[in-house]
Amino acid sequence: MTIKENFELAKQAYAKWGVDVEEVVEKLKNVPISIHCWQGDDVAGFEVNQNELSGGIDVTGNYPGKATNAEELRSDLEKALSLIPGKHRVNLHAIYAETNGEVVERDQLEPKHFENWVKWAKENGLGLDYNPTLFSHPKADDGLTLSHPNEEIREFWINHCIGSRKIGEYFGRELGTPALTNIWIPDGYKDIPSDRLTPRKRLKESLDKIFAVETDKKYNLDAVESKVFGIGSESYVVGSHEFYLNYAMKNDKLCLLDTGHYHPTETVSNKISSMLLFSEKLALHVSRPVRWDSDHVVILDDELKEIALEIVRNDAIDRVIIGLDFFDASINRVAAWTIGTRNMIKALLYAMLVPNEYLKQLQEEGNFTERLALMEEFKTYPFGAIWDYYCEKMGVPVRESWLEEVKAYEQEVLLKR
Ligand SMILES: C[C@H](O)[C@H](O)[C@@H](O)C(=O)CO
Ligand SMILES: [Mn+2]
Repeated sequence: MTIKENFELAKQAYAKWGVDVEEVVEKLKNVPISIHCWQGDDVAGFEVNQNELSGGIDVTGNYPGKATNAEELRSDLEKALSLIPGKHRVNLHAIYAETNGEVVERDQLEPKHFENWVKWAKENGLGLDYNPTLFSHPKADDGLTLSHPNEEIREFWINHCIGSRKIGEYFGRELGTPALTNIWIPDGYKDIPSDRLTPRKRLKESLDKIFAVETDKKYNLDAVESKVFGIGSESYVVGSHEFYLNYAMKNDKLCLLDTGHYHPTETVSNKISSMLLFSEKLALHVSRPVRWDSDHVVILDDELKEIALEIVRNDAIDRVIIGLDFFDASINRVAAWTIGTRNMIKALLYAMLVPNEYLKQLQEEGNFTERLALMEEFKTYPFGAIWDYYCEKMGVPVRESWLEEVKAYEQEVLLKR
């Protein structure tokens, strides 16, 4: 049977439940995923003065072929994008600026240092998102930035964040799609603090200064990302979930929920509906924590499907900005992007193929037997046939055939670095 024949049969199975598969496929095409550039070089960046990765995050593995400059990184991203169905976005960090060999401090970065990225994004029909980098820097060596007791250090990072929002605004203006500029800081303490309030007070004041500078919402959207702990900040993180939830609500900013930034049994899927009742938009970093915020490549597990279901069944595709955040240096990095991003899209397709309205109705009626029975049966509906058809229609490799292309790219490009 051909992919099309398989698709036609599967289409009938879903049609019985009122799911219009053709409509689903059209809808899926328009859901952008923000692909994080930092999987391609193990979060190293290309600053002239290289600093070791810090901030309580870690990348393990030494698979050959990582990108060593922005051109290589763009070429690797292009390869991955050619294997992923749909039109997407690329998420940059400040450490990916191109300064022509000149040392430019982070608080001095300007749009001109990202001109190559913008040109490339235009050529490839991509949107860009952005993050100030408040780690891997001598001024963040003690694990404190925007909440630092030293005013000079705080000012440095405040200016970096203000400049970053202008870079985000530049991306949005140039590319005709608003950039999400997301602030994540590592600030926290290894051991039990004697004062939890003062650092949070300082973080609040720093954020107020950062956001006092206006940017145009048409081009730049501001987000703040919380965390429960990091390496070296096991006992206390200044920018906790409660801190940013309240800050964002009060100041009309987006909360960014990273799926690796909560207690192990706490799920982001269960937070989405609550957030959507109170905010117009919400942002995600979809990652995969394994025992800690390990940033493993995203797989098609139950939580990923549940996140997608929450977005789809709550009609929030335009309200949830989906970004990825993982970095695995133990496998081919182009494959890592391809696997993780294809899985995110697969999860959305899976969620769109569920008769969500009918299942909601069953719950309202108290018919929990049928709700459970159908939810389980839909797990083995011929979803793979629709996915294969979608890949073929979008002109990307079907099933695992993309792996051959990655292997060839590894031989021809990555291993020659
Ligand atoms: C590179 C980091 O992962 C990223 O900036 C941040 O989003 C994070 O999740 C830190 O744990
Ligand atoms: Mn994150």
